Amino acid sequence: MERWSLREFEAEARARLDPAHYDYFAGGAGDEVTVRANEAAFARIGLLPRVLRGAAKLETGLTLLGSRAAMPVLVAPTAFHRLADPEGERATARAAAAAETIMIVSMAATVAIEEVAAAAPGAELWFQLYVQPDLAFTETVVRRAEAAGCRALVVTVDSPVLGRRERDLRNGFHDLPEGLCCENLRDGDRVRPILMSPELSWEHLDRLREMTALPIVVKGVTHPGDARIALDHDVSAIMVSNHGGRQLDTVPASIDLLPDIAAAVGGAVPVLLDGGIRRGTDVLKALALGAAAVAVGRPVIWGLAADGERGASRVLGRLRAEVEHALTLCGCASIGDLDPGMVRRTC
Ligand SMILES: Cc1cc2nc3c(=O)[nH]c(=O)nc-3n(C[C@H](O)[C@H](O)[C@H](O)COP(=O)(O)O)c2cc1C
Ligand SMILES: CCCCC(=O)C(=O)O
Repeated sequence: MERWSLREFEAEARARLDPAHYDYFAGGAGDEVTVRANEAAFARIGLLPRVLRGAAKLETGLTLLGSRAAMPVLVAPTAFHRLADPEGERATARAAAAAETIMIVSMAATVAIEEVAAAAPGAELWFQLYVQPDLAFTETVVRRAEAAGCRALVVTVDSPVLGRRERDLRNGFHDLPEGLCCENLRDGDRVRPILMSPELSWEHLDRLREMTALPIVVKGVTHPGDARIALDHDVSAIMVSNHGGRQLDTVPASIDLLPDIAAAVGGAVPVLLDGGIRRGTDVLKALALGAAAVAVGRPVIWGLAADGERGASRVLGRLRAEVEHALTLCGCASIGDLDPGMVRRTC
């Protein structure tokens, strides 16, 4: 089947997935105000192309924390890929490798990080971590990620408790089906639950900093004050994210939070963004407003559910083609040519 846009992948995924699993992937917290806002906000920002710039040779690649990506679009960490495809995160990692971009593997992956790495030898992998109150166990997970070759830790800080997702409550979706589990949480002959803890503080980040030499990215920053504090804790990048609207509902769209955070960070470290990216033009808007790169969550899952590794590859390939096309139409030879003067709020 021909698919022209990311939205068509979602329609196909929806038709294929168990409805409760579709709802888990698509849904968010509360009234899903933030889920909708993330996408809608991009439509309210216009792009102002520059003309006659002689930008014939296009460069979309970049290096982030020592990892090379051929495009400024990363794979955001999302849980439970084996609900979408039997190969799960192995397939996603191969798709990311084919797209020459970075995959942030979720701590809640249904394939162990070692197996993900082995399945996609060329992939640039980063590891997403929910710091567990048991720091000794956290350290064993960090060591596994390091040994598997992950090049950065992405620490999710927006989840002192899980968001209240009413679709999941309605569907009675609480646990993975028989045979699937969070493979990165294995501890001897048991699998630990992922604990979200309101006790976590910047001190835990400092402990983590002492534990590993890997660059640390804090994911889930929405307040400029927290971005400034993060800089005092030796983070290597800041990811503006409202968790795709799955944690606190009514947090503003991530693209609307970006300018203030970029200003607070002042170029000290790269600022990344996720939430609502569905088009190449969305990527350009985020980069123009100060993001070094963006990440996509649900679109990759839709590709995976629609057509496994090939579907996830096509989603990433489509985005790359859209980024290149939009850059050309904007008169840019590289992503570095984008600046805040090229976007305009339209309403
Ligand atoms: C099904 C699903 C599972 C997710 N699992 C995780 C996770 O395990 N860890 C994490 O930090 N973020 C997780 N997220 C949030 C994503 O990393 C990302 O912030 C969000 O999906 C971006 O929005 P988008 O889906 O509109 O691209 C998840 C998101 C979805 C949709
Ligand atoms: C315990 C796994 C949580 C995954 C997650 O972050 C999400 O569903 O948004």
